[in-house]
Amino acid sequence: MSKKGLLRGYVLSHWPNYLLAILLIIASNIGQASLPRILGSFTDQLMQNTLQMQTVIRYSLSLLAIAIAYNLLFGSGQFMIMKLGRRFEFITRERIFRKFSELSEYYFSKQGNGKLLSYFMNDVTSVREAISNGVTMTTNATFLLLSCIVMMLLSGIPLTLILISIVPLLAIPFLVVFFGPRIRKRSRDVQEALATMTESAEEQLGGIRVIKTFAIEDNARSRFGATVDDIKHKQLRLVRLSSLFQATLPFLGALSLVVSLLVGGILTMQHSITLGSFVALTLYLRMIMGPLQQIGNVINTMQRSGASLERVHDLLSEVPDVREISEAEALQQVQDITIQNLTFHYPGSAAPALKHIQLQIKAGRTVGIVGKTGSGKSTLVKLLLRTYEPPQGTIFINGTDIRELSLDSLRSQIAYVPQDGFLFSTTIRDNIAFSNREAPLGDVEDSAKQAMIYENIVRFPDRFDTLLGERGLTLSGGQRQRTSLARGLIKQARMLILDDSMSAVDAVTETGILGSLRKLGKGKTTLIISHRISAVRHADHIIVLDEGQITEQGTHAELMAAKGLYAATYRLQEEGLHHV
Ligand SMILES: Nc1ncnc2c1ncn2[C@@H]1O[C@H](COP(=O)(O)OP(=O)(O)OP(=O)(O)O)[C@@H](O)[C@H]1O
Repeated sequence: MSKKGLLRGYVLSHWPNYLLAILLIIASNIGQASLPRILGSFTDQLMQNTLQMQTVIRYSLSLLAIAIAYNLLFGSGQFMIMKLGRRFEFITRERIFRKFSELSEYYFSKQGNGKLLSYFMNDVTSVREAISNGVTMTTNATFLLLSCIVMMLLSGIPLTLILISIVPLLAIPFLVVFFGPRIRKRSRDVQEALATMTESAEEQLGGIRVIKTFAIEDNARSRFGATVDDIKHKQLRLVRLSSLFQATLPFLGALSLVVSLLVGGILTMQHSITLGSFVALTLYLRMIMGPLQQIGNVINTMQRSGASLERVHDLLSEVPDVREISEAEALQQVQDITIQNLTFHYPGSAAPALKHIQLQIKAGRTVGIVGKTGSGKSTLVKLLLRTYEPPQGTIFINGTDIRELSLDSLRSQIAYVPQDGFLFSTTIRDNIAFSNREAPLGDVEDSAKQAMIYENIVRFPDRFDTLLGERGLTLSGGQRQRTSLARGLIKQARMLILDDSMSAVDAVTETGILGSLRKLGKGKTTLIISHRISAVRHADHIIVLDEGQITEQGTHAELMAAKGLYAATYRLQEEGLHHV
């Protein structure tokens, strides 16, 4: 789909409504354009002293009828077009959100939140304005101009006089060609600077606690100030150019009035045209100035929205880097997992995050993964969940390459509990029953008990209905982790992955949770990633990762006997515990 196709597709699918709206506006313009003609003929009758009370009333009523008709017709046409514009905005926002949900983590890691939000806020609005104002103003301007010219001819104004008066207006297309691309470039600069500012504001607000504890408010202010300054500078550059452009248009209109006064005045004095025709001509030229300014505005709006349309189009055409093959298989149940010679580089990264990983995870077994920070533990899980696409022929579930599985079936079979499980600003119950909003309270309570957060929750004022986040309660790090763990457990998936999900929980609680998981999780395949050996020591199999490679593996006893990194880390951590 081309950039313009996004708009064209929408307009074409609503063409009857657009057509009706355009016809209403055209009809209103024809009525409007007859006003100067009526006033011209009124002037002529006035000059000939043929006016009677009845005629004056008739003229007044005609003007009133035209005004009312204009109001109704133009108002309805504009309303229809504005409504269609709002619908476009609504549909496009939905499409953008759907696209966001299809895109992979890699896409989001490259884009700041501010930039992503500006698609919803600035870009969609700017395109909507362009189609709403664009259609209304273009129709209005074009047909008012045409109607005025036809009416001028019908009013007995000679064609040469009309053409001479209009000559100054012929410069407009040249001005448009000159100013158009320049305004567009400056407008794009402003959009980008705005996105950077939103991003910076969001980051500073998100990190406000860190900023305060490090007492670097001045630093933060000056960094934010620089982005605001940049916007001001770029906006002024844009405003300078677009003001010059917009001011030139009325100037040309005024010039055409000067010509008409000069030539039309002489022709009136020579009685070549009537005074009424001369009055009508000046009124028409004044009337034409409005549409001319509108043309300028339309062009400016179009220029402004061009960049936005391009951005929205580029986003909607973005191909997700993790996608299903056309005949993806649905995974029925996670059983044996085989990882075969898996080497993985993050996009754009020269060093591999994982090197030649060979691993068998038998159904129903618990596998522990330990390793220093940055050793590749989370990367392994991300590949298993296809957050990033693993190379072909490296990860198999039940003998099928996971790249041949449907994403939905793969992810719904696995309950993944990350270290920093995000909690939404809603109730604790909704946060836990995230994968199934209909889950009965009993199930929510059971999983909270398994995650050892139940006792905390029942002490909150509204128990499971307690609101979290901005409008509610703030949980401690450990409480957040256990709530997120309960969210994973309620899913009742065949496979559970705990990715350092108890790092903020004290050792005693951790032992309690692991004990209950061992009891209740019988038959479930479990992957426990941890820095703490205490979390994995009871696993059936433990692997030690170091710089993306498996350096040791076996049971706790075997690894202790091997006296390698695992045994050394264990002793260090045990010592630490004894010193607490
Ligand atoms: N999105 C990414 N893009 C590029 N490199 C990444 C990305 N995520 C992780 N890495 C790199 O891959 C390597 C492994 O990271 P990973 O997050 O898997 O380590 P980890 O063992 O889980 O660490 P931790 O215990 O601190 O969570 C690191 O060198 C990290 O810098």
